[in-house]
Amino acid sequence: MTDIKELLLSRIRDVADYPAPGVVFKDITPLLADPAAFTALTDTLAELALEHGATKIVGLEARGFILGAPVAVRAGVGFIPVRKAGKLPGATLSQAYDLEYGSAEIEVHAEDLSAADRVMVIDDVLATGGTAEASLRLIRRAGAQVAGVCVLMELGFLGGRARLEPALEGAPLEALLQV
Ligand SMILES: O=P(O)(O)OC[C@H]1O[C@H](OP(=O)(O)OP(=O)(O)O)[C@H](O)[C@@H]1O
Ligand SMILES: Nc1ncnc2[nH]cnc12
Repeated sequence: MTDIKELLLSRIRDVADYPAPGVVFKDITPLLADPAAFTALTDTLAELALEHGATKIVGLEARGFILGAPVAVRAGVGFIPVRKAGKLPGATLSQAYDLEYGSAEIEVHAEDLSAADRVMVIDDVLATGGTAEASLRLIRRAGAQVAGVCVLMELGFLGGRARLEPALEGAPLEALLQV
C-alpha cells in the first residue's frame, strides 16, 4: 500500500454497532482533523478528477460536501451539491432510490449542469451503491456527461460496485481504499 493510502486508512475510525447493531461505521472525522491527511486526500481526488476529464464536481450530502468542495477548488472546477429532498431552493430534479431498508430521494439544481459538463461524483463511502447510482441518474437527466465516481472507501462486501456498474455506462469508479 502507498504511504498516502496507509495514512488515510490510519485516520479512519471504526465505530461498532452504529447506527444499528452489527454495523461498523467508518468515521472520517479523525481524517478531517488531520491537515496532512485531509490535504493528501483532497490532492489525490483532485488529480483523479482531472485525469478523468472532470469539468464539475458533484458532492453527495453530507460527507460528500466536505470532501467534494475542496476537491473542486483544488481542481479549479465548479462544485454542485446533490442534496437530500426538500433542501434546495430552486427548480430541482429529484431521484428516488432504494436503501437496504426503505427508500430515499436526492435532488440537484438542474440549471447548474449543461451538456458541456463532465461530472465527477465525490463521496466518502460506497456502500450499497444506491446513493451514487441515483446521483448518476440525476446528472444524466440534467443533460450532463458522467466523468466517473471517486470515493475514499468502498465497502466491498455490500456489492455497491456491481449495483453501480450499469449506471456508470463505462465511466470509472475509483475507490482509494477497500475496507
Ligand atoms: O452506497 P450507499 O448504500 O448509498 O451508502 C453510501 C452513502 O451513505 C452515507 O451517507 P448518508 O446517507 O448516511 O448521509 P450523511 O453523509 O449525511 O451521513 C455515505 O456518506 C454515502 O453518501
Ligand atoms: N458503514 C458505513 N460507514 C460509514 N458510512 C456509511 N454509509 C453507508 N454505510 C456506511
